[in-house]
Amino acid sequence: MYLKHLNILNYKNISQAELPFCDGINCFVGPNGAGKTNLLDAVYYLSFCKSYFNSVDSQNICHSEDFFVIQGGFDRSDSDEQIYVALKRNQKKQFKRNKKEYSRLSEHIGLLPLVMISPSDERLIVEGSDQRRKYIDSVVSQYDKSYLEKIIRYNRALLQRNTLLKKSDRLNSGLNAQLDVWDEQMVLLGEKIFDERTAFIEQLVPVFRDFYEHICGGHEAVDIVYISHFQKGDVLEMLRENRERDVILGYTTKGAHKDDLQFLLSGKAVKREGSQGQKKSFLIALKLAQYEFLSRFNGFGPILLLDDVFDKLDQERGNRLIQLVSQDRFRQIFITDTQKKRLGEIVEKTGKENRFFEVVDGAVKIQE
Ligand SMILES: Nc1ncnc2c1ncn2[C@@H]1O[C@H](COP(=O)(O)OP(=O)(O)OP(=O)(O)O)[C@@H](O)[C@H]1O
Repeated sequence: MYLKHLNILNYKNISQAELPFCDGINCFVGPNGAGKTNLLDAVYYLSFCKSYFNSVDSQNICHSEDFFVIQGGFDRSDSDEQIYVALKRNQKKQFKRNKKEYSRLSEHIGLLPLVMISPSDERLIVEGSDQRRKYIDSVVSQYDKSYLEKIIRYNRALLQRNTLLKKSDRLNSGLNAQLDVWDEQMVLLGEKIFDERTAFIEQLVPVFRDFYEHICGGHEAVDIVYISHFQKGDVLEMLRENRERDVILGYTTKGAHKDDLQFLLSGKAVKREGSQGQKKSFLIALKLAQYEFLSRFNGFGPILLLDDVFDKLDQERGNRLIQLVSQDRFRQIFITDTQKKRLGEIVEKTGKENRFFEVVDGAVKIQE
């Protein structure tokens, strides 16, 4: 699959752009703050119906304007897909596939698989477990629509349980009876979520290790370990045993909403022990494994967006990364960089079709 052209009006600092892309490596080069990442984000928007960086939709409209429009023409398994999104201030966003508006945006998720690698992914390492759960959930729901439904239902049950806990000052038989209902719901759905997360991580980790080894040159042992209360025994029992404590705290301390991933480098937490370059390599390997996973599932390669990937990687790692993504299993790639010369030399080595776009103050010019 590949994006043939992209038209933008008023998306962040890009006031107007009409960009024809090649079915190879497309490069956005220019100084800091020029709008290179915003261009990647516009591509991301067409796949996920939202920005990768800013979940407040209205903040993605160019400050001086009242609306934005992004349009993209894709070649997907040899059929044409025209995707259109428009947002006016204080109005509902319009999202259309081949001129037909979606009734639910979730119907679109997964149609145009895409993987973004960005410096902001560091939050997966440094921030709380909710970031890592969100990450798993966003990947799994791209290939399994029923998974998203289970997450929504689980979160609803959790919210009801927490509301009960907050309202109550002590455990009594009335409260116990009400909690029974939500505990059962949470365990029923939580077990299914746990099984799907386990299956996903089991398939992802060996591919992730291979990619990391390739990027780092083979000397560092990395691992990703899935941690869940469901591995530690009967969660229904745990929920019951912890009710007194949950009432005091006002929230639910056991269940799938506490799942986490441990990121390890030579058996130690990457967050504490990893250098900046090692953290970056770790995240790149993770995202490439995700790419491979989605690629196997769909039978074609997703679009790959590489934002500022060469920053903080030594030259060796940068070269090995580009060698990797120039293999045939990767198809269309978008790369941003501040250094046109550096990127030119790197891309040249791949022997792949490429196109350069110069970005200055939100204006984009194709390089002949
Ligand atoms: N809604 C908006 N309206 C106008 N400008 C915006 C809006 N949102 C963000 N910007 C501007 O977009 C610019 C950032 O663009 P972007 O992140 O794409 O830069 P970049 O070229 O990737 O820079 P770097 O090389 O530093 O990563 C900032 O100057 C920011 O002020």
